[in-house]
Amino acid sequence: MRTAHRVEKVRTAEAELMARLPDGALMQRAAAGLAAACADLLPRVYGSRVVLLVGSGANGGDALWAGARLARRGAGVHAVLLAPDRVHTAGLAALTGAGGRVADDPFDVLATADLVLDGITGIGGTGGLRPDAVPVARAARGSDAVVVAVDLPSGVEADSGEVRGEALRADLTVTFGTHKPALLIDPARTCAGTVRLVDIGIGPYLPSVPEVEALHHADVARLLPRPTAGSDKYRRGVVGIAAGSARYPGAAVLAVAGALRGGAGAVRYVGPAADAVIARFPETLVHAGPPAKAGRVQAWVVGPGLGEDADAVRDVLASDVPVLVDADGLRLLDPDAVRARSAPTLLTPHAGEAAALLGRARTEVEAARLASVRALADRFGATVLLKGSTTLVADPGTGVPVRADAMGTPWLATAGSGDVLSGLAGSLLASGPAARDAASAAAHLHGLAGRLAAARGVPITAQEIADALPAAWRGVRDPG
Ligand SMILES: NC(=O)C1=CN([C@@H]2O[C@H](COP(=O)(O)OP(=O)(O)OC[C@H]3O[C@@H](n4cnc5c(N)ncnc54)[C@H](O)[C@@H]3O)[C@@H](O)[C@H]2O)[C@@H](O)CC1
Ligand SMILES: [K+]
Repeated sequence: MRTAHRVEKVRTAEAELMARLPDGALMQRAAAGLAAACADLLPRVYGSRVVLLVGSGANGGDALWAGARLARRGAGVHAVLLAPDRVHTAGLAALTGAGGRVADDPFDVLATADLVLDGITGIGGTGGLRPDAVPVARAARGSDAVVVAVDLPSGVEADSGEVRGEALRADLTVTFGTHKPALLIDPARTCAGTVRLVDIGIGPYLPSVPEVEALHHADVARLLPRPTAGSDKYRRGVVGIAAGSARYPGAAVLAVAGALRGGAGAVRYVGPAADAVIARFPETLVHAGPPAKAGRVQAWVVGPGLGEDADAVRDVLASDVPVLVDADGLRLLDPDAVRARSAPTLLTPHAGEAAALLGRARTEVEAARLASVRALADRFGATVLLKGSTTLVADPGTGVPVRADAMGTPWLATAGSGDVLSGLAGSLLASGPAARDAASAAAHLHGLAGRLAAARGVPITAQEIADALPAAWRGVRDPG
């Protein structure tokens, strides 16, 4: 699992460790890891042209010290000083001592660079790139050089993943000690490129509960149900799907398609699309409704393609089993009914639905995804899965890390994809895990299924995502 900590926690941990080490030792560890990562990217260090973008803080210091290491190995290193009067003096002395130079014209050296090190700002940066840094960052991106961000791509907000203004776009980010939330959450994440973590020894001083975590295949595999010899279909869990309408029967079929590949022992469909569901999936148990009379279920999914059936939403929310609310269900739900529930509730909005639930603009939600998912979870007292290029899953309150999942692919943005996800997540929910675990496992499997279905870059349908779910289960359980 990758874990990310807030700046305040990183600074506290660094201070505790620094108090036990000689002056500057931590920066040397960072610079050594950074220089090694740069050397890995260059065909050869000797003779390569390296440009350092150097801001006013220790982030610039890291870049200068790493530049000095590369210069000692024969690289031609130029430093672009964005705040010459506040430069890290020891770092600059090390660079010039190793043969590096201060650039006269940033654009000249950037035009011929092989590698650019972005040390403008790290965890101390806020408010996006300053106006004088914008053309330099653009020239770096527009050059043929590989761009390596030091700790964070400059211009992102470390704690929230927001980008207030413009940020540098890196190919690789070398981060120190722990990930920062911005490296796991969009829009900042997309500026970071590949992320490499360098251990500088602060791990033991960081809190055990991170701010954000991202599950690997093995973490997800541990969350997936596995039937035992004593299992029957009821013990494995029955998931009820209240979805579809005369106008949108396909949503019911796709939610059932996801649910059938989610590990529940049986799928019970309730609603007006029973004929379409049975025609496609004869193994489904069907019922015309209402949900309360449908028979035993261990979790409900309500909402995909539901149209205006507010009664179904009310009925399902009144049950005492875990409930997932999606799509039309999110529009029709009574917030008080959600808050009053004693069994777990999982809401699965995309940014537009989240915006409507919060009474904000969609662009605000997209710009501040971490804050939005937390606000929704708190407002509804429910687990919330916020869809997007990275999926976020939050529980209400503080003290529980938000889960971020970037397994998906833009090809997943296709009609019906969300219906498959809600069926899948509901099916997992019926087998007993916490809503947060069911949601994050579902997001990961759904993302991987999308990747597998879209392999070699072909457009995919929602049905193909569902069809790829068994391969995604295998991929997660046996990645080799
Ligand atoms: N504390 C430590 O011991 C270590 C720190 N390390 C490095 O130090 C960094 C943090 O250093 P600092 O706290 O000095 O902070 P930064 O170097 O990230 O930036 C802070 C400076 O940038 C200015 N600034 C803020 N926003 C800006 C913006 N948008 N554009 C331009 N300038 C802006 C501030 O006025 C401040 O002077 C980490 O990200 C990491 O790279 C590493 O060397 C590891 C050890
Ligand atoms: K940086």
